[in-house]
Amino acid sequence: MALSGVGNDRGEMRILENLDELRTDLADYIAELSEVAVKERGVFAIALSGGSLIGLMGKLCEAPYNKTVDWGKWYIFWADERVVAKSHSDSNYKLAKDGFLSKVPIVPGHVHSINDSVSAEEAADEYTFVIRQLVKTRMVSVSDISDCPKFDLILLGMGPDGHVASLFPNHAVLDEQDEWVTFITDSPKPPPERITFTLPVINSASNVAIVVTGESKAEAVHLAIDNIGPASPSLPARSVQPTKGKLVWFLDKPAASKLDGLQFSE
Ligand SMILES: O=C1O[C@H](COP(=O)(O)O)[C@@H](O)[C@H](O)[C@H]1O
Repeated sequence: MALSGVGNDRGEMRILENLDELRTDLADYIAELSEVAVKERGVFAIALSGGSLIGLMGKLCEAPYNKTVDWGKWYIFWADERVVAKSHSDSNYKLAKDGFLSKVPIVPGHVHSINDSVSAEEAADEYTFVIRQLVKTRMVSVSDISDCPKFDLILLGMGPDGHVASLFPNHAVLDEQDEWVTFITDSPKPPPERITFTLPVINSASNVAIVVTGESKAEAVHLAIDNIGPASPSLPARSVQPTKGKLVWFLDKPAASKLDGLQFSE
């Protein structure tokens, strides 16, 4: 059974009893947003992350979703990517391809991954260019309050240090306000070279979901969500605050175990 609530201005909290329930709730949520976007805009522009997220999206490859979702209308992007070959085990593209994209009928031409044969800086610039072209044709919507793309959904994981996408604590990349996609060459978590959506792009999305499981992330969840007074401004997950969009947290009970009391409704 799920517990859900809106405890403060940190978005909607969905705390699931176990991983199976989390997988089902996440699949329902993504399928519903896809249906709404396809009805309203004719397409669904979704940005994935790497890590544990892809496994948690697994139910989308099963019935009923594999038949009911309008996969032909999906446009796929990555909120962050490691700058390694697409065949490398560290590649977020490979993870998604093996665990998700190869199992559903997504149009190959709608999958927009980075160029893996150039430097991190060039890969970020080229990825920005790709997104710009798709904003021009409105495959990706545009924010009415910034010049940023407005993705229908950005899916994020979170590390035990509170990082989201490849936005790490105390890193200058958190201050980037001008670029849509930027790069780092000193990631504290290997591999060091990565590209990442910036906070302005993440916070311009129509919907952002942060999916977190496991006790090792409970402290970061607490710091990212609870009203803890002068919170560390450098906890990246806390800076995810969609300006006009909706933020939803998907948590299992161990990840939620250090949250201050919320007003839950069942
Ligand atoms: O390095 C990364 O880590 C985060 C979190 O991964 P997780 O396995 O702890 O869920 C992930 O969201 C990001 O895309 C990835 O590049």
